[in-house]
Amino acid sequence: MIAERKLFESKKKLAMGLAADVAAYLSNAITDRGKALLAVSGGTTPTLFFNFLARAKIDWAHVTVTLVDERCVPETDERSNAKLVRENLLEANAAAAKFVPLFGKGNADKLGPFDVVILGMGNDGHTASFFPGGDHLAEALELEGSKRILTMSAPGVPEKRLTFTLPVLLDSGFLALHIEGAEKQKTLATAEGPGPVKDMPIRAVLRAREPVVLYWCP
Ligand SMILES: O=C(O)C(O)[C@@H](O)[C@H](O)[C@H](O)COP(=O)(O)O
Repeated sequence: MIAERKLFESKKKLAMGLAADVAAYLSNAITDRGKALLAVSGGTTPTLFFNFLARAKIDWAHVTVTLVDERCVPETDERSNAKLVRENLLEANAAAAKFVPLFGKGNADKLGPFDVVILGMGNDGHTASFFPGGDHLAEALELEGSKRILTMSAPGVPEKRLTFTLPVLLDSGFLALHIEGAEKQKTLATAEGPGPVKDMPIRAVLRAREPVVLYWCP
């Protein structure tokens, strides 16, 4: 459920606000447990947020970064979320962080619980790689499921994906949904209304009892 809605007047202010909040959660985790675990989404929205977060003054050497989901392409491919993270987040101060990719070697299935998970959303109502019509959608959304990472293929989605499953992503100290623009605002309003989860899988997150903080700007 959306517990709080943080609305910003510009993409830059949103990116700075989200980066400050995420840095604070990571820093608190390091103080409490000596380490922090962050899972970020890929796609086009997070780049500016990554650029600000990379400059946060926290003890990045004790932070592990991974991805909520990944496209099954090599890291040299423009569509690789790992490439996006390496080029935009694992730089400046955050160059000291450890990165665990989902695609290829990395033991990402051993990660969790998370301190921070940042979700995005597509205009078809997907989040992570929980796509409408996805071949492993039902299994990925099982709250009591035991699988941590699944592959996902879906109609209209160019390549196979890898995604953490819903219970793994919900097991986070701080869960944020980062969306921008009027169209996504409309999509979210529809998703918050009645209707089947399989049509707009983000409903599974919105209907779970774990609190989600929305970060939105026009
Ligand atoms: O790899 C990905 O594509 C994602 O992690 C995905 O779930 C993303 O968050 C949404 O598709 C929104 O993508 P945009 O930010 O590009 O709109």
